[in-house]
Amino acid sequence: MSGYKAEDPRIHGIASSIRVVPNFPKPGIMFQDITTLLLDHKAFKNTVDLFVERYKGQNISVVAGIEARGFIFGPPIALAIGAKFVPLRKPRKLPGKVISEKYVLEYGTDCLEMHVEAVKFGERALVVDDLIATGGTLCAAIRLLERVGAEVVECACVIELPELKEGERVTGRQSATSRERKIEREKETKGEGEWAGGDEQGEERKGRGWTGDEEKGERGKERARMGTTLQQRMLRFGGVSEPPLTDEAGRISSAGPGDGFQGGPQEAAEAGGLGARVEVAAAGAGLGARADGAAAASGVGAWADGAVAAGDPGGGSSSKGARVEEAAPPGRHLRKGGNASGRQRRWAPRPWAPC
Ligand SMILES: O=P(O)(O)OC[C@H]1O[C@H](OP(=O)(O)OP(=O)(O)O)[C@H](O)[C@@H]1O
Ligand SMILES: Nc1ncnc2[nH]cnc12
Repeated sequence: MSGYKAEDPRIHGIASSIRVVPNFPKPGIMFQDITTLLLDHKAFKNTVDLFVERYKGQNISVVAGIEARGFIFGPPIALAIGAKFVPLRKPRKLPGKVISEKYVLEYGTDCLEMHVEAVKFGERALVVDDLIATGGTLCAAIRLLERVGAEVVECACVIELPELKEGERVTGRQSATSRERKIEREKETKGEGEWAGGDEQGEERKGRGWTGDEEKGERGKERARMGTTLQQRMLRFGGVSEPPLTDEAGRISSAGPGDGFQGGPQEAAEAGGLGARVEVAAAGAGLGARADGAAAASGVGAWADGAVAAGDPGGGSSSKGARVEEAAPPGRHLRKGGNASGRQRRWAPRPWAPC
Protein backbone atom coordinates (compact mmCIF):
# COMPACT_ATOMS: atom_id res chain seq x y z
CA MET A 1 0.00 0.00 0.00
CA SER A 2 1.27 3.40 -0.82
CA GLY A 3 2.74 5.21 2.12
CA TYR A 4 2.57 2.19 4.36
CA LYS A 5 5.29 2.26 6.93
CA ALA A 6 5.21 -0.90 8.98
CA GLU A 7 7.91 0.43 11.21
CA ASP A 8 6.05 3.61 12.10
CA PRO A 9 6.86 4.02 15.77
CA ARG A 10 3.54 5.66 16.52
CA ILE A 11 1.57 2.52 15.93
CA HIS A 12 2.81 0.57 18.89
CA GLY A 13 1.94 3.47 21.19
CA ILE A 14 -1.55 3.63 19.77
CA ALA A 15 -2.04 -0.11 20.12
CA SER A 16 -0.90 -0.26 23.67
CA SER A 17 -3.11 2.64 24.68
CA ILE A 18 -6.24 0.69 23.80
CA ARG A 19 -7.63 -1.15 26.77
CA VAL A 20 -9.03 -4.60 26.28
CA VAL A 21 -11.77 -5.46 28.73
CA PRO A 22 -12.69 -9.12 28.82
CA ASN A 23 -16.31 -10.10 29.31
CA PHE A 24 -17.74 -6.68 28.58
CA PRO A 25 -20.57 -6.03 27.95
CA LYS A 26 -21.23 -9.74 28.27
CA PRO A 27 -19.28 -12.93 28.87
CA GLY A 28 -16.91 -13.95 26.13
CA ILE A 29 -16.48 -10.54 24.62
CA MET A 30 -13.15 -8.79 24.47
CA PHE A 31 -14.17 -5.17 24.48
CA GLN A 32 -11.75 -2.87 22.70
CA ASP A 33 -11.97 0.27 24.76
CA ILE A 34 -10.72 3.34 22.91
CA THR A 35 -11.47 5.67 25.83
CA THR A 36 -8.00 4.90 27.17
CA LEU A 37 -6.52 5.94 23.84
CA LEU A 38 -8.33 9.26 24.22
CA LEU A 39 -6.76 9.79 27.65
CA ASP A 40 -3.34 9.58 26.04
CA HIS A 41 -3.16 12.79 24.04
CA LYS A 42 -0.08 11.65 22.18
CA ALA A 43 -1.69 8.40 21.08
CA PHE A 44 -4.89 10.24 20.17
CA LYS A 45 -2.99 12.80 18.12
CA ASN A 46 -0.89 10.13 16.45
CA THR A 47 -4.01 8.22 15.48
CA VAL A 48 -5.56 11.27 13.87
CA ASP A 49 -2.26 12.26 12.25
CA LEU A 50 -1.80 8.87 10.65
CA PHE A 51 -5.20 9.10 9.05
CA VAL A 52 -4.65 12.69 7.99
CA GLU A 53 -1.34 11.81 6.38
CA ARG A 54 -3.09 9.17 4.38
CA TYR A 55 -6.07 11.21 3.24
CA LYS A 56 -4.81 14.75 2.78
CA GLY A 57 -4.48 15.67 -0.84
CA GLN A 58 -6.93 12.97 -1.89
CA ASN A 59 -9.62 15.45 -2.80
CA ILE A 60 -11.95 14.07 -0.14
CA SER A 61 -14.77 16.51 0.55
CA VAL A 62 -16.82 14.45 3.01
CA VAL A 63 -15.82 12.63 6.15
CA ALA A 64 -18.76 10.52 7.30
CA GLY A 65 -18.47 9.45 10.93
CA ILE A 66 -20.48 6.57 12.34
CA GLU A 67 -22.30 7.05 15.63
CA ALA A 68 -20.96 7.00 18.23
CA ARG A 69 -17.27 6.35 18.19
CA GLY A 70 -16.79 7.49 14.63
CA PHE A 71 -17.77 10.92 15.94
CA ILE A 72 -14.58 10.99 17.96
CA PHE A 73 -12.09 10.33 15.18
CA GLY A 74 -14.00 11.72 12.21
CA PRO A 75 -14.21 15.45 13.01
CA PRO A 76 -10.50 16.08 13.64
CA ILE A 77 -9.68 14.23 10.45
CA ALA A 78 -12.26 16.27 8.54
CA LEU A 79 -10.88 19.54 9.86
CA ALA A 80 -7.33 18.62 9.04
CA ILE A 81 -8.00 17.51 5.48
CA GLY A 82 -10.41 20.35 4.75
CA ALA A 83 -13.55 18.25 4.41
CA LYS A 84 -17.00 18.58 5.86
CA PHE A 85 -18.13 16.19 8.55
CA VAL A 86 -21.37 14.27 8.09
CA PRO A 87 -22.72 12.26 11.01
CA LEU A 88 -24.28 8.90 10.23
CA ARG A 89 -26.67 8.46 13.10
CA LYS A 90 -28.77 5.84 14.74
CA PRO A 91 -32.51 6.08 13.93
CA ARG A 92 -34.64 9.08 14.80
CA LYS A 93 -31.79 11.36 15.82
CA LEU A 94 -31.60 13.54 12.74
CA PRO A 95 -34.25 16.23 12.27
CA GLY A 96 -34.04 16.69 8.50
CA LYS A 97 -34.93 14.46 5.59
CA VAL A 98 -33.03 11.23 5.95
CA ILE A 99 -32.27 8.04 4.12
CA SER A 100 -31.80 4.86 6.14
CA GLU A 101 -29.91 1.63 5.82
CA LYS A 102 -30.48 -1.36 8.04
CA TYR A 103 -27.73 -3.77 8.90
CA VAL A 104 -27.47 -7.09 10.61
CA LEU A 105 -26.09 -7.36 14.10
CA GLU A 106 -25.56 -10.44 16.18
CA TYR A 107 -29.00 -10.06 17.57
CA GLY A 108 -31.49 -8.49 15.24
CA THR A 109 -30.74 -5.46 13.15
CA ASP A 110 -29.72 -1.85 13.54
CA CYS A 111 -29.97 1.12 11.28
CA LEU A 112 -27.98 4.16 10.23
CA GLU A 113 -29.43 7.38 8.90
CA MET A 114 -27.99 10.31 6.98
CA HIS A 115 -29.36 13.69 6.06
CA VAL A 116 -30.07 13.28 2.40
CA GLU A 117 -28.94 16.76 1.46
CA ALA A 118 -25.67 16.61 3.37
CA VAL A 119 -23.77 14.92 0.56
CA LYS A 120 -23.92 15.75 -3.12
CA PHE A 121 -23.56 13.56 -6.15
CA GLY A 122 -19.96 12.90 -7.09
CA GLU A 123 -18.45 13.93 -3.76
CA ARG A 124 -15.53 11.88 -2.54
CA ALA A 125 -16.19 10.45 0.89
CA LEU A 126 -14.23 8.82 3.65
CA VAL A 127 -16.09 6.74 6.24
CA VAL A 128 -14.61 6.79 9.73
CA ASP A 129 -15.31 4.52 12.67
CA ASP A 130 -13.34 3.18 15.58
CA LEU A 131 -13.68 -0.51 14.90
CA ILE A 132 -14.67 -3.10 12.35
CA ALA A 133 -16.04 -6.40 13.56
CA THR A 134 -18.41 -7.98 11.04
CA GLY A 135 -18.28 -4.94 8.78
CA GLY A 136 -22.06 -4.66 8.72
CA THR A 137 -21.97 -1.12 10.04
CA LEU A 138 -19.45 0.04 7.47
CA CYS A 139 -21.42 -1.62 4.69
CA ALA A 140 -24.51 0.31 5.73
CA ALA A 141 -22.51 3.54 5.74
CA ILE A 142 -21.18 2.83 2.25
CA ARG A 143 -24.68 2.13 0.99
CA LEU A 144 -26.00 5.41 2.38
CA LEU A 145 -23.30 7.44 0.70
CA GLU A 146 -23.58 5.64 -2.61
CA ARG A 147 -27.33 6.08 -2.69
CA VAL A 148 -26.79 9.80 -2.99
CA GLY A 149 -24.11 9.32 -5.61
CA ALA A 150 -21.03 9.85 -3.47
CA GLU A 151 -17.89 7.95 -4.16
CA VAL A 152 -16.62 6.16 -1.07
CA VAL A 153 -12.87 6.33 -1.31
CA GLU A 154 -12.13 4.26 1.77
CA CYS A 155 -13.32 3.27 5.20
CA ALA A 156 -10.90 4.14 7.95
CA CYS A 157 -11.01 2.28 11.25
CA VAL A 158 -8.67 2.26 14.18
CA ILE A 159 -9.21 -1.36 15.16
CA GLU A 160 -9.95 -4.53 13.30
CA LEU A 161 -11.14 -7.42 15.39
CA PRO A 162 -8.98 -10.49 14.93
CA GLU A 163 -11.93 -12.56 13.97
CA LEU A 164 -11.89 -10.79 10.65
CA LYS A 165 -9.10 -12.68 9.04
CA GLU A 166 -10.59 -12.08 5.68
CA GLY A 167 -8.60 -8.89 5.41
CA GLU A 168 -5.56 -11.00 4.77
CA ARG A 169 -7.30 -12.84 2.01
CA VAL A 170 -8.48 -9.65 0.45
CA THR A 171 -4.97 -8.34 0.32
CA GLY A 172 -4.14 -11.30 -1.86
CA ARG A 173 -6.70 -10.18 -4.36
CA GLN A 174 -4.80 -7.12 -5.29
CA SER A 175 -2.84 -9.07 -7.80
CA ALA A 176 -5.93 -10.56 -9.40
CA THR A 177 -6.85 -9.37 -12.83
CA SER A 178 -10.12 -7.63 -13.40
CA ARG A 179 -11.47 -10.76 -15.09
CA GLU A 180 -10.40 -12.98 -12.22
CA ARG A 181 -12.05 -10.61 -9.80
CA LYS A 182 -15.22 -10.65 -11.85
CA ILE A 183 -15.37 -14.44 -11.84
CA GLU A 184 -14.62 -14.45 -8.14
CA ARG A 185 -17.33 -11.91 -7.50
CA GLU A 186 -19.87 -13.92 -9.44
CA LYS A 187 -19.00 -16.99 -7.43
CA GLU A 188 -19.33 -15.05 -4.23
CA THR A 189 -22.68 -13.68 -5.24
CA LYS A 190 -23.81 -17.26 -5.81
CA GLY A 191 -22.37 -18.23 -2.47
CA GLU A 192 -19.46 -20.25 -3.84
CA GLY A 193 -16.60 -17.90 -3.13
CA GLU A 194 -14.05 -18.14 -0.41
CA TRP A 195 -16.11 -15.87 1.77
CA ALA A 196 -19.20 -17.89 1.19
CA GLY A 197 -18.06 -20.19 3.92
CA GLY A 198 -18.02 -17.23 6.20
CA ASP A 199 -18.68 -19.30 9.27
CA GLU A 200 -16.09 -21.97 8.69
CA GLN A 201 -13.89 -20.42 11.31
CA GLY A 202 -16.69 -20.10 13.77
CA GLU A 203 -15.08 -22.30 16.37
CA GLU A 204 -11.77 -20.59 16.05
CA ARG A 205 -13.35 -17.19 16.39
CA LYS A 206 -15.49 -18.05 19.36
CA GLY A 207 -14.72 -15.81 22.25
CA ARG A 208 -13.22 -12.97 20.27
CA GLY A 209 -14.97 -9.72 19.90
CA TRP A 210 -18.69 -10.00 19.94
CA THR A 211 -18.39 -13.54 18.75
CA GLY A 212 -20.60 -16.01 20.49
CA ASP A 213 -22.60 -19.04 19.68
CA GLU A 214 -24.42 -17.11 17.01
CA GLU A 215 -21.34 -16.86 14.87
CA LYS A 216 -22.91 -19.19 12.38
CA GLY A 217 -26.08 -18.36 10.54
CA GLU A 218 -26.85 -14.72 9.86
CA ARG A 219 -23.48 -13.50 10.92
CA GLY A 220 -21.68 -15.93 8.67
CA LYS A 221 -23.91 -14.91 5.82
CA GLU A 222 -23.19 -11.28 6.49
CA ARG A 223 -19.50 -11.98 6.21
CA ALA A 224 -20.04 -13.82 2.97
CA ARG A 225 -21.93 -10.88 1.58
CA MET A 226 -19.19 -8.56 2.69
CA GLY A 227 -16.81 -10.44 0.48
CA THR A 228 -18.27 -8.66 -2.48
CA THR A 229 -18.48 -5.26 -0.93
CA LEU A 230 -16.25 -4.22 1.88
CA GLN A 231 -12.63 -4.65 1.11
CA GLN A 232 -10.02 -4.03 3.65
CA ARG A 233 -6.40 -4.18 4.35
CA MET A 234 -5.15 -4.07 7.84
CA LEU A 235 -1.85 -3.54 9.45
CA ARG A 236 -0.67 -6.28 11.76
CA PHE A 237 1.38 -4.83 14.51
CA GLY A 238 2.55 -5.28 18.08
CA GLY A 239 0.08 -6.38 20.66
CA VAL A 240 -0.89 -9.42 18.71
CA SER A 241 -1.64 -12.35 20.89
CA GLU A 242 -3.49 -15.56 20.83
CA PRO A 243 -7.20 -15.35 21.45
CA PRO A 244 -8.43 -16.42 24.84
CA LEU A 245 -9.53 -19.95 25.46
CA THR A 246 -13.24 -20.23 25.76
CA ASP A 247 -15.56 -22.85 27.05
CA GLU A 248 -18.39 -24.28 25.00
CA ALA A 249 -20.61 -21.36 25.77
CA GLY A 250 -17.99 -18.96 24.49
CA ARG A 251 -16.98 -17.83 27.99
CA ILE A 252 -13.33 -17.12 28.58
CA SER A 253 -11.82 -20.04 30.41
CA SER A 254 -8.11 -19.43 30.21
CA ALA A 255 -6.20 -18.43 33.32
CA GLY A 256 -5.42 -14.77 33.44
CA PRO A 257 -6.95 -11.49 34.33
CA GLY A 258 -10.62 -11.68 34.92
CA ASP A 259 -13.31 -9.06 34.74
CA GLY A 260 -12.08 -5.57 35.06
CA PHE A 261 -8.65 -6.25 33.73
CA GLN A 262 -7.32 -2.97 32.56
CA GLY A 263 -4.25 -3.63 30.53
CA GLY A 264 -3.60 -3.03 26.92
CA PRO A 265 -3.47 -5.93 24.53
CA GLN A 266 0.18 -6.51 25.19
CA GLU A 267 -0.26 -6.62 28.92
CA ALA A 268 -3.26 -8.82 28.56
CA ALA A 269 -1.28 -11.20 26.45
CA GLU A 270 1.52 -11.32 28.96
CA ALA A 271 -0.89 -11.72 31.82
CA GLY A 272 -2.54 -14.80 30.51
CA GLY A 273 -3.14 -14.87 26.84
CA LEU A 274 -6.28 -12.83 27.08
CA GLY A 275 -5.30 -9.99 24.88
CA ALA A 276 -7.29 -9.71 21.75
CA ARG A 277 -5.25 -8.92 18.75
CA VAL A 278 -5.71 -5.28 18.12
CA GLU A 279 -4.80 -3.96 14.79
CA VAL A 280 -4.49 -0.32 14.22
CA ALA A 281 -5.63 0.49 10.81
CA ALA A 282 -3.93 3.75 10.41
CA ALA A 283 -3.41 6.26 7.75
CA GLY A 284 -0.44 5.54 5.61
CA ALA A 285 -0.09 2.46 7.67
CA GLY A 286 -2.49 0.04 6.16
CA LEU A 287 -5.72 0.89 7.80
CA GLY A 288 -9.03 -0.76 7.23
CA ALA A 289 -9.73 0.27 3.79
CA ARG A 290 -12.33 -0.24 1.21
CA ALA A 291 -11.48 1.16 -2.13
CA ASP A 292 -13.35 1.58 -5.30
CA GLY A 293 -12.10 2.25 -8.74
CA ALA A 294 -11.29 5.87 -8.25
CA ALA A 295 -9.25 5.12 -5.20
CA ALA A 296 -7.41 2.42 -7.00
CA ALA A 297 -6.70 4.72 -9.87
CA SER A 298 -5.12 7.20 -7.52
CA GLY A 299 -3.05 4.51 -5.90
CA VAL A 300 -4.78 4.82 -2.59
CA GLY A 301 -7.11 1.91 -2.67
CA ALA A 302 -6.43 -1.25 -0.87
CA TRP A 303 -8.29 -3.22 -3.44
CA ALA A 304 -10.23 -2.17 -6.44
CA ASP A 305 -13.58 -3.52 -7.36
CA GLY A 306 -12.99 -4.64 -10.93
CA ALA A 307 -16.34 -3.53 -12.21
CA VAL A 308 -15.97 -0.08 -10.82
CA ALA A 309 -12.34 0.35 -11.64
CA ALA A 310 -12.89 -0.74 -15.19
CA GLY A 311 -15.75 1.70 -15.56
CA ASP A 312 -18.29 -1.01 -16.21
CA PRO A 313 -21.90 0.05 -16.51
CA GLY A 314 -22.94 1.49 -13.23
CA GLY A 315 -19.35 1.89 -12.30
CA GLY A 316 -17.01 4.59 -11.44
CA SER A 317 -16.63 7.20 -14.14
CA SER A 318 -17.96 10.37 -12.74
CA SER A 319 -20.23 12.78 -14.43
CA LYS A 320 -19.39 16.30 -13.52
CA GLY A 321 -22.18 18.63 -12.75
CA ALA A 322 -24.81 15.95 -12.29
CA ARG A 323 -27.30 16.64 -9.59
CA VAL A 324 -29.07 14.40 -7.20
CA GLU A 325 -32.76 14.88 -7.41
CA GLU A 326 -33.56 12.06 -5.09
CA ALA A 327 -31.66 9.40 -3.25
CA ALA A 328 -31.37 6.01 -4.84
CA PRO A 329 -33.62 3.31 -3.49
CA PRO A 330 -31.99 0.50 -1.51
CA GLY A 331 -29.98 -1.83 -3.72
CA ARG A 332 -29.48 0.75 -6.46
CA HIS A 333 -27.16 3.61 -6.94
CA LEU A 334 -27.30 6.64 -9.11
CA ARG A 335 -26.02 5.84 -12.52
CA LYS A 336 -23.11 8.02 -13.41
CA GLY A 337 -22.11 8.85 -16.93
CA GLY A 338 -23.64 10.35 -20.00
CA ASN A 339 -26.48 7.98 -20.82
CA ALA A 340 -28.60 8.68 -17.83
CA SER A 341 -31.63 9.83 -19.69
CA GLY A 342 -35.04 8.88 -18.49
CA ARG A 343 -36.06 7.77 -15.09
CA GLN A 344 -35.66 4.08 -15.87
CA ARG A 345 -32.02 4.49 -16.66
CA ARG A 346 -30.97 6.67 -13.83
CA TRP A 347 -30.78 3.89 -11.30
CA ALA A 348 -28.11 1.35 -11.93
CA PRO A 349 -27.81 -1.85 -9.97
CA ARG A 350 -24.92 -1.73 -7.63
CA PRO A 351 -21.88 -3.33 -9.23
CA TRP A 352 -21.75 -5.63 -6.25
CA ALA A 353 -24.28 -7.51 -4.23
CA PRO A 354 -25.86 -5.62 -1.37
CA CYS A 355 -24.58 -6.73 1.96
O1 LIG B 1 -18.37 -4.23 12.19
P1 LIG B 1 -19.62 -4.34 13.01
O2 LIG B 1 -19.93 -5.75 13.42
O3 LIG B 1 -20.80 -3.71 12.33
O4 LIG B 1 -19.38 -3.59 14.38
C1 LIG B 1 -18.67 -2.40 14.48
C2 LIG B 1 -19.49 -1.34 15.14
O5 LIG B 1 -19.80 -1.74 16.49
C3 LIG B 1 -19.48 -0.67 17.36
O6 LIG B 1 -20.51 0.23 17.47
P2 LIG B 1 -21.86 -0.06 18.28
O7 LIG B 1 -22.89 -0.59 17.34
O8 LIG B 1 -21.53 -0.90 19.47
O9 LIG B 1 -22.33 1.37 18.68
P3 LIG B 1 -21.68 2.51 19.62
O10 LIG B 1 -20.48 3.08 18.91
O11 LIG B 1 -22.79 3.49 19.70
O12 LIG B 1 -21.33 1.88 20.93
C4 LIG B 1 -18.32 0.00 16.69
O13 LIG B 1 -18.11 1.32 17.15
C5 LIG B 1 -18.69 -0.06 15.24
O14 LIG B 1 -19.49 1.03 14.83
N1 LIG C 1 -15.15 -6.26 20.74
C1 LIG C 1 -15.61 -5.04 20.57
N2 LIG C 1 -15.10 -4.02 21.30
C2 LIG C 1 -15.57 -2.76 21.14
N3 LIG C 1 -16.54 -2.44 20.29
C3 LIG C 1 -17.07 -3.42 19.55
N4 LIG C 1 -18.03 -3.40 18.60
C4 LIG C 1 -18.20 -4.66 18.15
N5 LIG C 1 -17.36 -5.51 18.78
C5 LIG C 1 -16.65 -4.75 19.66
